[in-house]
Amino acid sequence: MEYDDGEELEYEYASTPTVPARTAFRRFWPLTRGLRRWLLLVWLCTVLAALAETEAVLLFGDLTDHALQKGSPAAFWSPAGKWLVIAVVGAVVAYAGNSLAAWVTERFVMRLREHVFDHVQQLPPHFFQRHRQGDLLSRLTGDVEAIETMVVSGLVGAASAAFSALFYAVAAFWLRWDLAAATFVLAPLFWLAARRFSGSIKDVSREGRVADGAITSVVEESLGNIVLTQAYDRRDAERRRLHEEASAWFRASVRSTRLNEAYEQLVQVIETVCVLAVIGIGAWEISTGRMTLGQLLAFAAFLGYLYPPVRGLAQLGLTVTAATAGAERLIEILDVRPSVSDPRRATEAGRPDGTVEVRGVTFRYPGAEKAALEDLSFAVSPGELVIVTGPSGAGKSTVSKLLLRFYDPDFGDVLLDGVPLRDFPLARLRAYVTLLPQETLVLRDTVRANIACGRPGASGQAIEEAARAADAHDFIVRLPDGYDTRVDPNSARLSGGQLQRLAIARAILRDAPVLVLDEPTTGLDAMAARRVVKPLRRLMTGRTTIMITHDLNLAPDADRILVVDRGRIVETGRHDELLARGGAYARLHRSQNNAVTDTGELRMPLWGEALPRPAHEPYGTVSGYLPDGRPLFRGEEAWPGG
Ligand SMILES: Nc1ncnc2c1ncn2[C@@H]1O[C@H](COP(=O)(O)OP(=O)(O)OP(=O)(O)O)[C@@H](O)[C@H]1O
Repeated sequence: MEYDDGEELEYEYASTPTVPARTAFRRFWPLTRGLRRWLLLVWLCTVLAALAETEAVLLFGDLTDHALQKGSPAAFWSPAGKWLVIAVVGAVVAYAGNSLAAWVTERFVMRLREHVFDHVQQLPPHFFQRHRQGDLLSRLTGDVEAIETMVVSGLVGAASAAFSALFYAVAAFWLRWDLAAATFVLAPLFWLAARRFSGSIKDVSREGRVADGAITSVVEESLGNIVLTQAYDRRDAERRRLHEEASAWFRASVRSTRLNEAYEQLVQVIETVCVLAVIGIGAWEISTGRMTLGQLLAFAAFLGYLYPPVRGLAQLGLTVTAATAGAERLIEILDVRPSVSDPRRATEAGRPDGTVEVRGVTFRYPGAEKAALEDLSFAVSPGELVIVTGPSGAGKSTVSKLLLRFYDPDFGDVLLDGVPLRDFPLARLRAYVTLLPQETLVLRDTVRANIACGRPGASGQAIEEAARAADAHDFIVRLPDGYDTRVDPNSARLSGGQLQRLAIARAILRDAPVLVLDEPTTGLDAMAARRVVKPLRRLMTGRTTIMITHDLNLAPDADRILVVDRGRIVETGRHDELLARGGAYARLHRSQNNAVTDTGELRMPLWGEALPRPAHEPYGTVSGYLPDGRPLFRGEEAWPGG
């Protein structure tokens, strides 16, 4: 089952599609390319080790009959010497085989993990909004390893076990066909036992894998929210959440162990029945003189070698079935397709001047009911600054996602220098359009590396120049190790404003013709916001800039302002024109100024006595609320045109 665009993916995983082991195996087998000859070598080592063991068993029978039973020390040396040589050769071969098996296995795991990781990195933003990070982590770790059991160890194990079983079976028949026949009559019991347990083991493994993902998610979310947890004393609630998921995991683990143990013990009983049958028949044969004790002991020893591979084959079926639960979870992720891909025939156009045109764009998020943008059109020329503003949920950030081609529009086009974005190779497009996102993204690395990621390979001088232009150089050199100071996303070392200036330095170094700024001053206090204005201006100079913002302090500088509401442009013009028009923009501007200057608003009841507004009251019946439910300030009307 393939997902077109993740529409059917839900937050919970109860719906993970079931996949037969064979399909799962076929799906991941191509990843063993280049490793297969090594797999063959591993298998050969196992075969050689089995041959060595067989020879050792035969020598043991020889020793019993000639050296032990006849009490002849002279008959000891020759078989003992051979046995020792065979033991040493067998040990060397087994060591080489097992080491090689580990190498092949780990290479496969590494390759698979990189493959899934690479795929996940191309998935669209809504995928990450809808999936719990912890669960993704668990899929990339535990589930990846589970598949190794299925594809590599499973395959080599099955091939080796099948060979050993066949080999020892032939040897047993050759030694004593009647005893061997008696044993093999009972062999299907192993298979029946495995069949009986396989379904339950797959179910319980699936429950275990899901619970594992849920636990990682709870821990990850809880640690990410530690301030909320501590400030609101939510420890008990968080503990309960963890307890719930951990209980599911606990139940699955205990059930899994019980099932495996029950299977093991059943197999032991079957084995005992087989051994007793052999001893019974053997005793009778020895009494009639048709068999020596040495032969019987050698035969019993063969059984000791024969059972593990037979049992292993059955057990392997169970292991592979359990691993399929992990495979299903990876296949589910691998089937989600990226929302955009490289064009078949890329445009030959070189570095663009930066003319951006959004032409009649309509876009709906996969799975969403309403369009986030409807018939949106605007154009920005090189060197121009266009501000996109509007109320929360209007579609502003969606504009930025389309400009960077995280998504393609459903209708209409976004063009760069007249070429549709979908005709640019993604890597080139992202080099031409730089995003300065709302949350400042920091790599766990040095300050230098954090700036250099704007242009990998940039010289130290270029990095420093970018930092100076971003007004970041001064605070960087004051850090304990200057440019070599290590920072990380949770680092308390840098303030919000400093992080933002670091991001500006990165964007300056990237030197793209088009710049998309998503709320560049949101989250900064007035002082910090003022400090980033100058570096921002330097960054914007000579580039096409589209700034998405609620903060209208920069609006007087803009060449054009687009006021967006419910996915449509409702007003457009320069700051003064729009203010003079007294429409949506003027109201937004006024409400912002009301909000930032202390009018005593915070200390006043919001709306006479009528607080709070009942949640079910539809918008429109009380004129004092915005469409998103926020109360209006005194004397303000709902906007736009409200
Ligand atoms: N991943 C998503 N799936 C479905 N709908 C989405 C998704 N992301 C956003 N939306 C919806 O699309 C609309 C526009 O969202 P967008 O984030 O562009 O608004 P915005 O103007 O940037 O809001 P804000 O100022 O609060 O950031 C909203 O109605 C929102 O609920």
